[in-house]
Amino acid sequence: MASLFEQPRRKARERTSRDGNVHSSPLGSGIHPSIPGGEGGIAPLQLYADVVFDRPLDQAWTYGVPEHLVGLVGVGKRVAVPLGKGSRETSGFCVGLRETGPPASIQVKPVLRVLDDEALVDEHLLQLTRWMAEYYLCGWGQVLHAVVPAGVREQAGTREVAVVEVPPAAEQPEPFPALTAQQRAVWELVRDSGGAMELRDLLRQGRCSAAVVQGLVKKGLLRRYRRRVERAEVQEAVAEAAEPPLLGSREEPRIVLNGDQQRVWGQLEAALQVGGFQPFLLHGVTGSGKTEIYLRAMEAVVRQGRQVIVLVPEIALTPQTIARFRQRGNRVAVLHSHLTDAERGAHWRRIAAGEVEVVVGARSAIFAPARKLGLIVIDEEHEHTFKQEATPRYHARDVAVMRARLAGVPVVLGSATPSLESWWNAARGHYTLLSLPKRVEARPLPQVRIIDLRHEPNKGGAISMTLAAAMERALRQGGQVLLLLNRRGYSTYVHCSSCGHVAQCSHCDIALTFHRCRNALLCHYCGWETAPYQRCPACGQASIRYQGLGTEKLQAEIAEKFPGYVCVRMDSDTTSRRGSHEGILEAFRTGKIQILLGTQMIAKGLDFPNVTLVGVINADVGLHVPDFRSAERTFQLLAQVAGRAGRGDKGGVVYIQTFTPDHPCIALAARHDYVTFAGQELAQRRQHRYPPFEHLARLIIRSEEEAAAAQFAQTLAGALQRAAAVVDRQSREGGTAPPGELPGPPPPLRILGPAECPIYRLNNYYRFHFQVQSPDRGRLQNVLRRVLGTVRPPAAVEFQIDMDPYSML
Ligand SMILES: Nc1ncnc2c1ncn2[C@@H]1O[C@H](COP(=O)(O)OP(=O)(O)OP(=O)(O)O)[C@@H](O)[C@H]1O
Ligand SMILES: [Zn+2]
Repeated sequence: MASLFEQPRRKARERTSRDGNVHSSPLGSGIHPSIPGGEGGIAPLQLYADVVFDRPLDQAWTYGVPEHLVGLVGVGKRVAVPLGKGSRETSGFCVGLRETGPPASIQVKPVLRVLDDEALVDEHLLQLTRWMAEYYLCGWGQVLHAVVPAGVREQAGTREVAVVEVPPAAEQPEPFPALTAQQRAVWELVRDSGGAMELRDLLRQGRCSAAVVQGLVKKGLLRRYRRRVERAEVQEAVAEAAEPPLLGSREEPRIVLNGDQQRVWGQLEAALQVGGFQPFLLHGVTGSGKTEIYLRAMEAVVRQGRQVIVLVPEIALTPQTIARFRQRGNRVAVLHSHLTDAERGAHWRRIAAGEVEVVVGARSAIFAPARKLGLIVIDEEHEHTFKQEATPRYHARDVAVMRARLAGVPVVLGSATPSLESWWNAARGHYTLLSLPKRVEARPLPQVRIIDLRHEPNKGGAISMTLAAAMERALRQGGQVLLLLNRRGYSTYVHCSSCGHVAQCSHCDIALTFHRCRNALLCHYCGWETAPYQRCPACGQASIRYQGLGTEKLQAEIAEKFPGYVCVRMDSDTTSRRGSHEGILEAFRTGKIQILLGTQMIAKGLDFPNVTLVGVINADVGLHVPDFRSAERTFQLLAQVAGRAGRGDKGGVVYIQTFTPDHPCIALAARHDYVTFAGQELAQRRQHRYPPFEHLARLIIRSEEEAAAAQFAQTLAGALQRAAAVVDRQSREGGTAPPGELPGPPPPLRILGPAECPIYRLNNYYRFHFQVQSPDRGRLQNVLRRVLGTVRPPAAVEFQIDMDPYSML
């Protein structure tokens, strides 16, 4: 990001966006040799505004503030300004105000209008979003645009009303003017209301016409202006949403912390009392009572009159946790994905006004405008849903740690299976490790048995005889069963037994999944859908076979094998409606469902004491995807789902079916041994130079024209090499090395690629990627910044940078 408090000094040239768009030069925008519609400009200027736009521009443009806008413009508000050669009116965020402008030879375009009455973002959020733009290599304006909800920008849920009030005595006319009886009555009505009164109400209550009020305004006895107010129905909806949900609404008895919890709480409490930035990693095995620690911390911060932000992987999947927050928090705002723009806007305003003490939400809640922030909590910090897969491609956990640092408050990352990044940060002392090594009330972790599918008779179904017998037993004893299969649909691929043809998406290099409920073949990546084939499209034979196991087929098998029990499937096909997750989980909690099967969504954070058996149908799904995190993800999923068993007095067991029982991530998950797994996996990562030991960026090039994508990938390869050489030279010569770079010879930058992405064609785009790695993040970013400044993809090609990528497909 160019310095904000400087003019963009670059020469006019076209700049390349991260999204493949071309933007006009600095000289074509804020600073302009001639002022539209005016001679000699708007001088003398005394105030200048720095403005950023929702574009991948790495700098702010300077505009002059005309006199009539001086009192209205403000940092954190949006302004409308002329941008580009055509001076097209464009809105942007004002990120700085200053009194010195550019040299007199350069004339400056004026701010046209100020769009907001109040700042949409405060100083903290400005700093945070600026950091994000630099870290994730995108435009500051893009980040601001993404983090301020549309409902806030558009002031959804509010309306502008006319209000009147009595001016202060000193400003009232002397002597008091003569009034008609009606005028006097109306005036007294306003005076006695003790403040501003909505004009509409005044007309009704005073039974008068607007002319009467206008007369009073003219005489200087009333002041009339416009003000924004919340629409009543939105207020009601937001207040209603604050009611505790049905699930878990029973009052909880006050819990007495056990020894481990007391030790952990003691450390945290001290940090909260002292205040200041302090990051904690709370590693507690499943069912160790981490949530209770969050609740104590939350209560302590609220008592200090400060606000808490709690991030959860997904609201719909954590109804129990949320219910517990609501029971203990006085004023809790839950930001879920089904809010309307107006509701989201209303929450934002309530949070900013300090009317909310606890904000709970998924990743975007990290931008909640809590001005009195006292603590950030991230539950299940290892979850991949915290990473946003569109610009700005941020990771909410990392943003949270930075926000806590900027705000000078503690941050708690909690998980039974921490990400290796966080674990490593704790190991090297960047985070303080807090451990809860045992389950509450001395409950044992469930025993895990591995079923080796290579040798296990299964009579043709997905459920082995061993697992079937265990389910039978558990159900007979009145327990409930949870079954994990991380693949939705009925058959996961469809092929021709004559010629071997596999049904593929027309738009992606992806095998289609057969969904029996919809009687359709579906692409899980782009959503393309087609009718099931009667004959092979390649050879014409009627020899279509449906193969591979999905949750739908598993459900059919269970219905057949366990006819007396209610079995419900929970995956994204059955939970698309608002409230459907909660409905299923509530039915399971109350025992109306005996067998719950589903994808990874059943593995998350659920606390059902009557689950005595957890079965993993195929632990190997996801283990062989080309991604350096596949072992970590598999371990996390298995350990988490295993942790759903035996949380009550009845105890519990776990059965894991696998073809690779000796794989460390499966064997160690079966032993609940996170620490050994993390140690071994970190050693692997170090050896292969993967995160967290090196910083990684993924560059993705995509185009519907295969040759264009391939060609630009080659161009980029050259540009990367050249940029790396320049940055090397600069850091050798010293002086120009940006802060954060170490003295001495620069560490090697590793550039892998270009290569075809594992899913080469996706949504009609042909895709290539690079992996660029360095132990020095500053250097990596400098090289990429330089590349962005020098190469421009042709019109048909898009180019994206993903810092700290989580998807490698
Ligand atoms: N000290 C305690 N004594 C008794 N019960 C407790 C105590 N602390 C917490 N609990 C209860 O234990 C259960 C599990 O706790 P909690 O859900 O916080 O576990 P967790 O560590 O978050 O687990 P997971 O990582 O599996 O989600 C809850 O029902 C909670 O009320
Ligand atoms: Zn597709």
